Amino acid sequence: MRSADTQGWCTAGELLRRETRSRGIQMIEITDLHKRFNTGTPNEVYALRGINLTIKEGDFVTIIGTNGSGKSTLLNAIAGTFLPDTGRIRIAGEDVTNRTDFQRAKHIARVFQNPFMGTAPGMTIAENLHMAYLRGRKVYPAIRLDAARRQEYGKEVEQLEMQLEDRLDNVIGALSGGQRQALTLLMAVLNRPKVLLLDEHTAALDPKSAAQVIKLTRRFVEKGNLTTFMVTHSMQQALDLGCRTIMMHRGGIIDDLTLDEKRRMTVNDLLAKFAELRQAERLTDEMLVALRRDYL
Ligand SMILES: Nc1ncnc2c1ncn2[C@@H]1O[C@H](COP(=O)(O)OP(=O)(O)OP(=O)(O)O)[C@@H](O)[C@H]1O
Repeated sequence: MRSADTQGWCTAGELLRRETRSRGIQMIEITDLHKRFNTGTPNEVYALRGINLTIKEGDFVTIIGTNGSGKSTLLNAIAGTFLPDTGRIRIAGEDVTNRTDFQRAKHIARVFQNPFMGTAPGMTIAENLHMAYLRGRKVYPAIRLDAARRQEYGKEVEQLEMQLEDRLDNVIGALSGGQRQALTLLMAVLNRPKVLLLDEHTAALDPKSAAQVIKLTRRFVEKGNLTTFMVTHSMQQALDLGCRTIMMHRGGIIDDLTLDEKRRMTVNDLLAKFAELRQAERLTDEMLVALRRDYL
């Protein structure tokens, strides 16, 4: 059995807190969610086919699946990028099904695969962090980016372990992809969102940067007790991170692994599950390419 202290973010203390927390609130409740694109045309795609999912506050859920199985669409549905055809979504007990993404933004933060999304390249590190800090705050007169706030941001940036704390006045556009993605993650968690959505957020990074961003992800999620969904193509990442793994195929959830099941599983076991699918449905290699056995 893998050590709980070194794998994922579920340390022994965290497990204890999770048990206590399991009596806590349901953070996300998705009921019979359906979504079709290009309905009634030859290009119709049935992207989500009756998703039912309940996530408790503080749960960290990894999502894997075949290509085009609906992983990003599920995240988009939670974020409110589009409205579902039918079904309901509740966040922190509030029915948000018919709310726009803008209206849900106060609850939800998101990090995408592309490190160039989510930050303003022409603005400095301090200005980007200040923008993230002010997001969703109704304050008048506006909070200024003064020396005290800059000091706060310096401390936050220090956590990234990328020597960026002395470069608060550098424009973000001058940073590497890894540095930028680490800052995007920091900006996403700065106001402690109710829900954090990570959509293959390390897939475009070099292995060293990806490892650092994963380390930060663990740290921020644990520290903030953030309810988190992370889509990944890496089966090792899916097993190592979080307390639950959902497997998707053709718009549905085909498996939902608990922490205990994840601990007992290896990447080969997961591969075997997908190999069964391949046999049962004659999937092509292209459909399975969404799954990688490598670490990051
Ligand atoms: N806005 C859209 N318009 C039309 N079709 C869409 C749209 N968004 C997603 N789809 C389709 O819905 C299906 C699910 O897409 P989605 O991006 O959610 O899959 P995924 O599991 O994230 O895939 P991948 O692992 O390849 O990134 C795909 O067939 C995709 O082409």
